[in-house]
Amino acid sequence: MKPSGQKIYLASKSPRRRELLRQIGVDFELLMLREDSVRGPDVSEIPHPDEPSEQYVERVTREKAVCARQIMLWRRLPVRPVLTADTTVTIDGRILGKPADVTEAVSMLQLLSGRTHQVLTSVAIHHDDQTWQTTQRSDVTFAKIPDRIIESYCTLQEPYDKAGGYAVQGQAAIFIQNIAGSYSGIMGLPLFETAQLLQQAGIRIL
Ligand SMILES: Cc1cn([C@H]2C[C@H](O)[C@@H](COP(=O)(O)OP(=O)(O)OP(=O)(O)O)O2)c(=O)[nH]c1=O
Repeated sequence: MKPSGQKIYLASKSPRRRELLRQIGVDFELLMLREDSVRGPDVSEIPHPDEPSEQYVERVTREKAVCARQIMLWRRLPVRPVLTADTTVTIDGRILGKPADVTEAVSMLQLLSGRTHQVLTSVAIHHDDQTWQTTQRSDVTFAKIPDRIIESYCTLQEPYDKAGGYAVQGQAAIFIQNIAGSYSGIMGLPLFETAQLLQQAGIRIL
């Protein structure tokens, strides 16, 4: 049976996804994946060798959904549709995750400087053994950024929990010359595509 107009779980620790989902008026509750990793599976965000970026982001999103569903069952929570997402930055066939330290953040931004890269965000809704999934792609063009500015940006907190080592919604906005795609998608949850997915799953927003 398709759900309609009801509360869903957002299985994400990302504050941006929370804000974005709230923006479109979705009634949701948080379901944390990693707190339960002692009892249950965790999702390893490591690409398989030669795994294409789109396949990678879709696989991780589905794995987050499976993990969330198990947690919902273990904790005997009310059964509800679960929304998961994953964002990845890709350039020259390389997948850029979250930088582990300053050196990695600096080299990621040097790679992005003066060029166009892709940001992929996959979103899945899982309910009643069915999964609805969509992947949104944006092309983001960075101006050429002097090393001094990159180094200064990397002293901020901003780059470290973000794929590709930057935040479009933060000070990195000064690097971005052009976006073709979805601003909310780059932030972690493409709202137009998410609304369509919710509709497909029978969940009303308005
Ligand atoms: C490129 C870019 C990414 N990001 C963020 C979105 C995602 O939160 C993060 C990519 O990491 P993800 O693994 O997609 O998400 P997460 O670990 O933050 O949360 P969870 O897996 O629990 O859902 O990078 C921005 O906020 N702004 C940007 O401009």
